[in-house]
Amino acid sequence: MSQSTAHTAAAPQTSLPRTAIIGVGSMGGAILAGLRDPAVRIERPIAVTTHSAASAAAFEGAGDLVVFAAEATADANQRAVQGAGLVILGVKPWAIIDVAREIADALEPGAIVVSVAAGVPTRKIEEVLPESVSVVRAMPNTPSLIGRGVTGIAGGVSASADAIATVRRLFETVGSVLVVTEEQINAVGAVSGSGPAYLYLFAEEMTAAAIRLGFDREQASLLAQGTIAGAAELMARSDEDPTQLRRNVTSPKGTTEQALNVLQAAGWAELFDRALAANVRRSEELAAE
Ligand SMILES: NC(=O)C1=CN([C@@H]2O[C@H](COP(=O)(O)OP(=O)(O)OC[C@H]3O[C@@H](n4cnc5c(N)ncnc54)[C@H](OP(=O)(O)O)[C@@H]3O)[C@@H](O)[C@H]2O)C=CC1
Ligand SMILES: O=C(O)[C@@H]1CCC=N1
Repeated sequence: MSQSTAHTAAAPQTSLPRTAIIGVGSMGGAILAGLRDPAVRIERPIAVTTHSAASAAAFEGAGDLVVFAAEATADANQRAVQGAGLVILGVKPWAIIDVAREIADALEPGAIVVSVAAGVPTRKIEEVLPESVSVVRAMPNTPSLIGRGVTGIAGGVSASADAIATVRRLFETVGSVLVVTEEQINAVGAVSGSGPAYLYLFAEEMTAAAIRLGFDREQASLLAQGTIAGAAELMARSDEDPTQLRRNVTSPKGTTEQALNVLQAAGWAELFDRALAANVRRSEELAAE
């Protein structure tokens, strides 16, 4: 993923503490890219770890980072969390508990540990960490990369109000934040965590349909993807809601109306209900694994 950092979120007033990110793939990397924006007030360097030396090499020469690869440095994750007030766990859900166990003794007393893993409850993470540590679950999304993320956060029983406020500030540096209960966080994942993928699927299908109408790939990409990006930006900037914005395009007895009739006949409400329910179900399975 590109490390572009076109940052649009408001910078927080208070500096964020020394931060470590364990796992900087798609999601951890997107948070990192947002945090690296020079406008973000955070204690630097940020410590990051990867599994492979090859992934770590992508950050070679970055003066604002300290980078360790777990396959090259056995205590990479322990070293990264030393001195960190904030630790973000960005590994896959099935690796979270092992990684939490691995860093437990190296964490600073009172550190805040944020898991972005789908499904895994705070209770399971708290069980393997020292009592002084606050555990917070976050469900961000990849537009954090450009400061346009949407993140839901929920504190575990260990999390103080101050810890939740700090995590809120962390994610506000890369977009918008909604504080929810932990019961709601799987639903946040189903809507906004996975949401970018739904839109990209829409873009893929619309591009493919444009090609089938006779445009070449370049022309189809311009027409379909340019339209989606423009329409999304218009929605972000407009005072009108999506229903009104749709009406603005749909002339009575016009062409859009015909296409929308076909799309609506496919039963989008039921389709979205089923898709989001399947998403939540998978989070529940991950919690039980
Ligand atoms: N992708 C998304 O849009 C979202 C993902 N999430 C959550 O984020 C988490 C990560 O997902 P995603 O970013 O997609 O996954 P990726 O596979 O892209 O990233 C995982 C990262 O973890 C690193 N890693 C693996 N094992 C270790 C280890 N033992 N020590 C240190 N680093 C390690 C990997 O290194 P290497 O590259 O060397 O393998 C990689 O940098 C998941 O729990 C997911 O549920 C949440 C919201 C949205
Ligand atoms: O697909 C996943 O499991 C992760 C969680 C939300 C987005 N990606």
